[in-house]
Amino acid sequence: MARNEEASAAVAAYLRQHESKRLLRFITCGSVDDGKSTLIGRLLHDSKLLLDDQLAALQSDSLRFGTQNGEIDFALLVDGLSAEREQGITIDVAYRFFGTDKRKFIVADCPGHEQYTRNMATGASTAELAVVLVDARKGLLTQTRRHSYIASLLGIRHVVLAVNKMDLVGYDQAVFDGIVDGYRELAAQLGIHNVVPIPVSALKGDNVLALSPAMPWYRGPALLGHLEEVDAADDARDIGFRMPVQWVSRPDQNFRGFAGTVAAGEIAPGAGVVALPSGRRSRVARIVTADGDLARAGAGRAVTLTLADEIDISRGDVIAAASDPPQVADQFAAHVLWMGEQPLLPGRSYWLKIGARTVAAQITEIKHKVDVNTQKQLAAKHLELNEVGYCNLYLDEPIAFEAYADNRELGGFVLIDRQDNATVAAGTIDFALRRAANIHWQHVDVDQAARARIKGQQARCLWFTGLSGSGKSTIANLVEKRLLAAGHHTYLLDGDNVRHGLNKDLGFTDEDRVENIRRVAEVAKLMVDAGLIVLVSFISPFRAERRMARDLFADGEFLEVFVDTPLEVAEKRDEKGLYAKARAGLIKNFTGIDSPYETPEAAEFVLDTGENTAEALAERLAAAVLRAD
Ligand SMILES: Nc1ncnc2c1ncn2[C@@H]1O[C@H](COP(=O)(O)OS(=O)(=O)O)[C@@H](OP(=O)(O)O)[C@H]1O
Ligand SMILES: Nc1ncnc2c1ncn2[C@@H]1O[C@H](COP(=O)(O)OP(=O)(O)O)[C@@H](O)[C@H]1O
Repeated sequence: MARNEEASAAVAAYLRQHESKRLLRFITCGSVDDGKSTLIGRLLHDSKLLLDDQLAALQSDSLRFGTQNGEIDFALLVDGLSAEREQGITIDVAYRFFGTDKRKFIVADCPGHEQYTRNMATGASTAELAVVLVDARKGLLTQTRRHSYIASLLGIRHVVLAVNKMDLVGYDQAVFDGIVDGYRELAAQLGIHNVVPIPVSALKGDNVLALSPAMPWYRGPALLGHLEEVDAADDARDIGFRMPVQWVSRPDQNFRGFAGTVAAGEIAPGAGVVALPSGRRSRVARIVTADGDLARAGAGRAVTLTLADEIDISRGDVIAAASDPPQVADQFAAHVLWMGEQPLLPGRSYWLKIGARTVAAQITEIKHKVDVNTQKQLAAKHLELNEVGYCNLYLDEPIAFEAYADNRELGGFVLIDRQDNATVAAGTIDFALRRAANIHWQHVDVDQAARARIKGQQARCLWFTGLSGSGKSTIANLVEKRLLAAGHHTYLLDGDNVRHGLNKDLGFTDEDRVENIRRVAEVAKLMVDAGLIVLVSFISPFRAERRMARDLFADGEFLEVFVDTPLEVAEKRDEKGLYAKARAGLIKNFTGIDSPYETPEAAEFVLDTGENTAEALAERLAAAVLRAD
């Protein structure tokens, strides 16, 4: 068994042994130079709960890599990977487990550098307390601000300000007091109300495990004592019972249970509950667990509920106290921390996962971004990796939620890229935007089928995509003529033309192209609803937006036509002289030159313009559309 697996098996056994003790999850923030790794190493070592094999490995590693002349180098305990050791920086979140007679701990050691903001956010999202390390010689730094801001953004309400390296400032109380005053001001701005400052020397062990005689002026607790005693239980607003449904358990005809982990409040058989977003009500019949039925269950407990009535509940719904249910909405103001390598583009569709629910979502507007170092608000059109934005979010379906400040499970979400399923953001809901509540879909009696029938056709969207000069307009124009000649009602939406009117405010940045395609897709949808055969001819270079357009239509209604012309050929044609200008640097963000074109992977039609004339291709396409009627 690899060393890591052995260690995690031992940790699991250890945690089981200490099951009855209260758990504190905390993070440490600060940089390697602040002595962060040394501090955690000392906590782990001095509390004598370091696993033996880890200690043996540590001694041999200290001789090889250590920076402490062969003494045990505690920093090596937490810097897990050899690549990190060679770089001398911690690059990932390392979780450590340790315990004392009074309490057990999980500590996430988060990297300090700005490019690791996303890693820190990952660690912070489950922690109740942050130990913020400050070097007594350097005082508060930009990174202290950044770490404290991210900690507060992710709902950490308790901070230990560990002023380290007190030995190097002669254990001077004035230095400590100065740093504490500065930090209290920062904490107040960030809304962190529980700050406990402790002067320490991680290297010497002063005030880490026991109070040090070197600082008789300090009257507070030692670090470990404080961590053992602090009551960091979520002191958020008390809310009623909530449980996101992870799955519906249906082993046979007679049993139907809803399994999940209680996110807030308490539940008992007989209690009135409501399923959201549907709003159906019932009562809890049983609380089933592997160890038998329970008389009540509270937050953190995994259970299966059975209800008195047969109501329709699916995975992702929330079962909540009927007397105090959460709100349901589809638009929010939220903070978003971007973790994707590609920037966040407003208007692009992502998956949003919250509780057990996954829905399609778009950021409709970035109100501002927040400089993580200064908390200044800056204007932004997109968000880059590790940036935080305050955004409006729109979901395709309503969800039950809580403000993140009230409940992390039902107020925290991640955004997932729809192409490659990578997690690209972590977010926290602030509040619901209520605009949607007053706008209802208006029912009309004449529908698309009726409108199309009277025209003797099936309404459709033919979506042409390809490079500039690939032949989209030429072929779409010929297809429209053929369809018209066959008595069909059509409309051609061409990028060049729409950009003169509806979209004249948009240029060619990635975010403007996303918005360009969003608008034209919505227009095409209305026209298809009007019963027309709509031809759309836009470069539409991104897969995500073509996918978004496709998703607006019913099955079979959207036909993607890839006008497949290699860049060299389109560039040689250069009817409008744009490629020459782009090559000369006179036009920026030109598709194929310095802006990407993502080739379709599953277009219904691929037109090879090298092998065929425009007429032949148009003829074939029109025939295929007419045949399908
Ligand atoms: N930077 C840059 N990149 C690409 N194209 C440019 C650019 N600047 C101007 N043009 C002209 O605009 C037409 C493309 O507009 P679209 O609306 O189809 O573009 S997009 O779908 O938003 O990518 C495109 O028309 P077509 O040649 O018909 O494709 C160009 O004539
Ligand atoms: N097989 C072909 N299919 C389409 N266009 C072709 C073909 N061969 C040459 N062309 C020429 O290429 C140019 C394509 O321009 P256009 O239709 O405006 O492209 P886009 O709308 O994609 O920018 C036209 O001048 C057209 O005559």
